[in-house]
Amino acid sequence: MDQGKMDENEWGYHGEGNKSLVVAHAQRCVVLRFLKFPPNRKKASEEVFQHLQNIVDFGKNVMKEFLGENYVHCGEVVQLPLDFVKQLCLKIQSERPESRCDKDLDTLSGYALCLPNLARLQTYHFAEHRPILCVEIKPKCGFIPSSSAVTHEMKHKVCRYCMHQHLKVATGKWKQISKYCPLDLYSGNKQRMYFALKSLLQEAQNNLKIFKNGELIYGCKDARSPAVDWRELAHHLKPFFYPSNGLASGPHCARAVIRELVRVITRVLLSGSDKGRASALKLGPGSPGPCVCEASPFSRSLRHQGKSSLEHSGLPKGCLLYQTLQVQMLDLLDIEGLYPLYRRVERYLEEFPEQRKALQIDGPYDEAFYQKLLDLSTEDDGTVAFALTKVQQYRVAMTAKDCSIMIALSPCLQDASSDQRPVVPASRSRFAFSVSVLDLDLKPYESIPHQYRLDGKIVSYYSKAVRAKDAAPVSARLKESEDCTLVLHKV
Ligand SMILES: O=P(O)(O)O[C@@H]1[C@@H](OP(=O)(O)O)[C@H](OP(=O)(O)O)[C@H](O)[C@H](OP(=O)(O)O)[C@H]1OP(=O)(O)O
Ligand SMILES: Nc1ncnc2c1ncn2[C@@H]1O[C@H](COP(=O)(O)OP(=O)(O)OP(=O)(O)O)[C@@H](O)[C@H]1O
Repeated sequence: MDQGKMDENEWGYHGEGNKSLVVAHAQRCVVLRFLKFPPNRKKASEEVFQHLQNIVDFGKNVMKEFLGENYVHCGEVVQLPLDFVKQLCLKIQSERPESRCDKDLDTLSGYALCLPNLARLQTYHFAEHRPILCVEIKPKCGFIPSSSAVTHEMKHKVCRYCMHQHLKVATGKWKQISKYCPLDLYSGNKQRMYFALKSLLQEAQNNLKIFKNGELIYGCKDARSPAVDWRELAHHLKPFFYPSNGLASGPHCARAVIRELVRVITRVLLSGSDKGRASALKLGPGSPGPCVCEASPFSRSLRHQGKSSLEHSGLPKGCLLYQTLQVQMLDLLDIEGLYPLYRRVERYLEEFPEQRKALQIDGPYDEAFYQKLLDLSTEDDGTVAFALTKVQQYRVAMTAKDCSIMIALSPCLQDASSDQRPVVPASRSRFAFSVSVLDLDLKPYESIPHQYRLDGKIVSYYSKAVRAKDAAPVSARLKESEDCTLVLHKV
C-alpha cells in the first residue's frame, strides 16, 4: 500500500465494534482498522501508535502461539496522511449505526492497522473474481466455571451468555432473548451445533454477520433493526448452495438453503489441523464444569422429553473452537476468585507505581509475557507474582471470550485441482474455505473492576428473573415449554 497516495474514494465503510472501526478497500483484499475514542478523550499520537503496536505484538507473540499460525492475522501498523483520514471519516459517517456513534474515529494520530480483509478469502493483494460468502460468529464464553471461588450457585448451572441475555433485554440492548447458547456451539455434538447456529440465524444480535462478496447481507445493528428475513437471506444464498438446479422459491426453499448453510458451517467449525499450543494447556486441577447450560432451550427441551443425558461428542483438538475454548479456560478462578488477586496487584502498584512497567501491565507483550502465561498453578503462595500471573491469564481468557471467528467460503470451480485450500462439500456444491479469528486485542487491566461489578449484576438480575418466572401462573410456564419443543424440529 502506497501510504503517500491514499484516496478516500477507494475505501468504504465495513463495520465497527465498541473500540474500532473498519474500512475496506474496494478492489484489494485489505482493510484499515482505526481506533475509536469517546469525544473529548483524544489520545496523543505516540500513545495510539503504542496501543496499535501492542495489538500486533500480542497477536504475534501470544495468540498465534495459542491458537495456531493460520488462524491469526496480526497485520501491521501504518501511518496515513491526516487529510485522507479526515476525508474518510466524513465519507463514512452517514453509514455508521447510531448506537455506535458515542465514540469517534481517531482522526488525529494518523495511525491505523492494515489487515487482510477476512470477509474474502485470504488472497490479500487482489480480490478474487469468484463469489465469496463469509460468516462471522462471535461465540462468547463456551464453558461454565467450576472454580470454588464462585459464590452464586446459579453460575455453576447457567452460562454467562444465557444469564446476560436477560439483563440485555431489560436494558433495551436487544429486543428478545436469544435461544443461542455458546455451550451448544462448543459441544462438538452436531445436533447441538445445528441448534446453536439456527438460533443465531433467528436472533443474530451482535453474534452473527453474513457477508456476500464483502458486503454485509445479514446481521443486526441494534434493537431497532427490523426483524430478520430468512427468505431474503435464502435468496442471497441459493446460488451458492444450489448453483445449477431450479429449486422452487418459497418457505421450503428457504429452509433447504438455510439447512445447507448450517451444515457447511458446522463441518468447517469441526475441521482444522492447525496445532496451536492451546491444546497443550493442561487445564485443571479442578473438575471440568458441566457441559450443558440449564438455560439452553435445547437441553431444557430434552429434559422435558425425559432425556436427561446429552450426548457429548467433544470438539476435535485441531479446530479453532477447541483452541479458543482452551484459551478462554485460562480464566481458572472466575472473576470472583480473580478480583482479590487484582486488588493485591493494585495495592502493590499503589506502593510502588514505578513497578508497573516491570510487571508488563501495559506491555510489551513479548515472548517473556507469553511464557509466564503457561504457569497454570492455582496454589496461592500469597505473592504479587502469583496474583499478577492470574490477572494476566484472566485478561487473555477474556480476550478469547470476546473474539470473532470468520469463515470464508468460495464455490470450487470444476478444475479446482490446483487450489491448495481445504474444501467442504455441500449437497449440490463444494466450497474452498478459510477460517480466521479477529478482534484479539488484549483486554485492559483497568477493566477488571468493571468485570467484577457486571458479573454480580448479571447474576442477580438473572436470579430475580427466574424467581419471577417461577412465581408466574402455571399456564405461562406451560406455554414456554411448548415453545422449546417447537424449536427442536430437525434442522
Ligand atoms: O462483557 P460482555 O460479555 O458484554 O462483552 C462486551 C461486548 O458485549 P456483548 O456482550 O458481546 O454484546 C461488547 O460488544 P458490543 O459493543 O456490545 O458489540 C464489546 O465487545 C466489549 O469489549 P470492549 O469493551 O469493546 O473491549 C465486551 O466487553 P468485555 O467483557 O469483553 O471486556
Ligand atoms: N480483518 C478484517 N477483515 C474483515 N472484516 C473485519 C476485519 N477486522 C474487523 N472486521 C469487521 O469489523 C467489525 C468490527 O471489528 P472488531 O470486532 O475488531 O471491533 P471492536 O470494536 O474491536 O470490537 P468490540 O466491540 O468487540 O470491542 C467486525 O465485527 C468485522 O465484521
